[in-house]
Amino acid sequence: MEEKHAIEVKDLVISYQNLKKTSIKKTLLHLKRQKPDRFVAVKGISFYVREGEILGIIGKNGSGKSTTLNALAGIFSPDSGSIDLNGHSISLLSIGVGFIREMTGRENITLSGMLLGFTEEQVKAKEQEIIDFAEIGEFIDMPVRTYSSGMYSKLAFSITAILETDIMLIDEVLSVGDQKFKKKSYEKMKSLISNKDRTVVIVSHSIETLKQLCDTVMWMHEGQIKRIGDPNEVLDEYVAFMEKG
Ligand SMILES: Nc1ncnc2c1ncn2[C@@H]1O[C@H](COP(=O)(O)OP(=O)(O)OP(=O)(O)O)[C@@H](O)[C@H]1O
Repeated sequence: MEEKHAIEVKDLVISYQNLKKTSIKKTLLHLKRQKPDRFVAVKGISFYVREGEILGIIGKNGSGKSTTLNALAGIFSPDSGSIDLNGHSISLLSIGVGFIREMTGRENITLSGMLLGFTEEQVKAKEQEIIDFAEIGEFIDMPVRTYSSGMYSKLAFSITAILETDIMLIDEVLSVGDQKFKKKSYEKMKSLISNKDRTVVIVSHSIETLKQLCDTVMWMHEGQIKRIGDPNEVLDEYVAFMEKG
């Protein structure tokens, strides 16, 4: 029987508009050609993740890890290629994209939950749990523009951690909030990961975290996949490569 894929990525290409300063002459030439300079951050990668699998992504700074994760979350749309989630719900466990600053914390919980694909009733049923986990007290009925960056991050983390989706994407979220919340969010993340049905993609620079948690590790290098496979083998090779400089 064929294994069921939770994520199937084919020939994914993602580029950014190049913000490098250019001369007026170059800019005019670009305008004429109608083709702005673009920097290709992800260069045609293909991989899949099985249901229940924990995939770790490692690679040096700027290798395209976060770009890939954001594309999986639907935050960036690819230039070309495809991402098939096979009907699974997905969320990025991270620190607050998409809050509306003038809206209260409570309103942002509803909005974010609905953007993640939950109904208003489903979000309401979990609202108190999210507020309790976030530990922001009466501020929940204040506009989020009045929050400290720590409060903002704690609320964002709590929404995605409590409204559990089939696939969870984690981008080095381990450093959210103060020391106490950091510990709590790490424990919560571990318990989310330990659910055998959940598919997880985690981006991290920590060899130990990835060795402990992952079934498979993907090493990205300059926008491409250099190796994907057994965590110990891939990570040992990565460490040796990085030590060589
Ligand atoms: N908004 C942006 N505009 C232009 N270029 C960008 C943008 N975001 C990322 N890049 C570029 O795309 C490349 C990949 O970035 P990305 O953040 O995906 O790397 P990463 O592997 O997650 O790095 P790190 O380990 O430092 O978090 C980098 O060269 C980066 O400079």
